[in-house]
Amino acid sequence: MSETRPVAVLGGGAWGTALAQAQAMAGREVRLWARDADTVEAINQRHENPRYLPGARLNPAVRATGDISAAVAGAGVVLAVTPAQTVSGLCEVLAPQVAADTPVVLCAKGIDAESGRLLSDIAAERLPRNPIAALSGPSFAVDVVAGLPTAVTVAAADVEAAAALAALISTPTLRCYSSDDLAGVEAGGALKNVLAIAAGAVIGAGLGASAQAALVTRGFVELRRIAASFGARQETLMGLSGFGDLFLTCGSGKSRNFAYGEALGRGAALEGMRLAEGVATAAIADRIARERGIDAPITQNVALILDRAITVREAMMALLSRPLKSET
Ligand SMILES: NC(=O)C1=CN([C@@H]2O[C@H](COP(=O)(O)OP(=O)(O)OC[C@H]3O[C@@H](n4cnc5c(N)ncnc54)[C@H](OP(=O)(O)O)[C@@H]3O)[C@@H](O)[C@H]2O)C=CC1
Ligand SMILES: O=C(CO)COP(=O)(O)O
Repeated sequence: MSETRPVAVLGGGAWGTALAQAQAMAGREVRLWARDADTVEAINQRHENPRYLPGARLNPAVRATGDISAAVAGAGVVLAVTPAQTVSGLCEVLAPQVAADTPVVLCAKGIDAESGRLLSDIAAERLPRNPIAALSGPSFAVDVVAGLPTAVTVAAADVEAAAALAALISTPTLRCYSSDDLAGVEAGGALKNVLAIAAGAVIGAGLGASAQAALVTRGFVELRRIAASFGARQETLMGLSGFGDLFLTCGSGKSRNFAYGEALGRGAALEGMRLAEGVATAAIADRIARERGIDAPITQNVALILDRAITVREAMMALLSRPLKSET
C-alpha cells in the first residue's frame, strides 16, 4: 500500500464529496466518481457540489469523473461511499475494474435489506480478492467538508491492515483510529440511524428532552443486543462508531435521520426529504431482532411508525406500558 497512489472515492453525494475534500486537503491525489454528469461538471469547473453540499468550496485537487474505471485505475485505496442498499450493486460493477490488492473501504452506514447481512459480508463475496474495511464514526459531511475536526474508526478483520489503512486515510483534521472488530464498527454505525429517527420523532412530537435521553439510552441497550448478534464486541460499541455516532446523530438536527424523525413526529410532509438510511435499517433490524429472539421494542416501534401503523405518541405509550423490569 503506497501513500503516493491516488485515493478513489466512489459516490458524489454529501459524504463522498466530504471524504474526497478531506483527502485533498491532506495533499493526496483524489479521484471522485459520481454518476451524475452535472455533479462531475460542477466539481471540476466550479469546485462545488451544489446538489449535496451547497455553499461548500471544494479544494481544486478534488477531481471528479463519470468513469468508474478511470477513478479506480492505479488507486492505492478505494472509498465506497454510495448509500447502503446500493453497495452490493456497486461492488459488482467494481469487481472487474479494481486491482486485486486494492483495499476497499466501505463508508455507508446500513445493513443489506435483502439479505440482512453486514455490508462487509456482501462486499467480501463480490470482491473476494480485495481487502475489505469499514469507516464509521461521528462525522457530518458538512463538518468534514469545512475542515472541522473529528475522529472515526477504520476497521478490518486483520488488525495490521486496519492500522495501515487508518494511517493512510487519516488527515490532520480527520483522525482515524483502527479496530479489528469489523462487525462492531459496521453494526454500530447502521443501528444508530434507527435511534436517531426515534430521537428526532420524540422531539418533533413535543415529548421533551427527558424522553429523548431515556429513549436513546434504552435504545443503546437494544443496539448493543442486536450488534452482539452480528458478533460485535461491546467495547467497540462504546467507542466512536457506536456511542460516539449515537451521541452526534441523536442530538442534532444536522442529522438526516434525526431530521426525518423530527418531521415524522411533527406530522410534516416527508416528500422531498433525502433518504435517511435508518428507514431501511429499522425494518431490517426489527426483522433480525424477531428472528434472533432479541428484545428490541424501540426498534420495533420505529419500524411501526415508519410503516404508519402507529403514531409517535402511541409508540411512546406502548413503550411506557411494557411490564417493568430491572435495567439490563
Ligand atoms: N452525509 C453524512 O454526513 C454522512 C453519511 N454517511 C453515510 O454515507 C452513505 C452515503 O450518504 P450520503 O453521501 O450522505 O448520501 P447522499 O444522498 O448525499 O448521496 C448519495 C450519492 O450516492 C449516489 N448514488 C445513489 N445510488 C447510487 C448507485 N446505485 N450507484 C452509484 N451512485 C449512487 C447518488 O448519486 P445521484 O446524485 O446520481 O443520485 C449520490 O451521489 C450513507 O450510508 C450514509 O449513512 C456516513 C457519514 C456521514
Ligand atoms: O452518520 C452520520 C454522521 O456520523 C450522518 O448521519 P445522518 O445520515 O443521520 O445525517
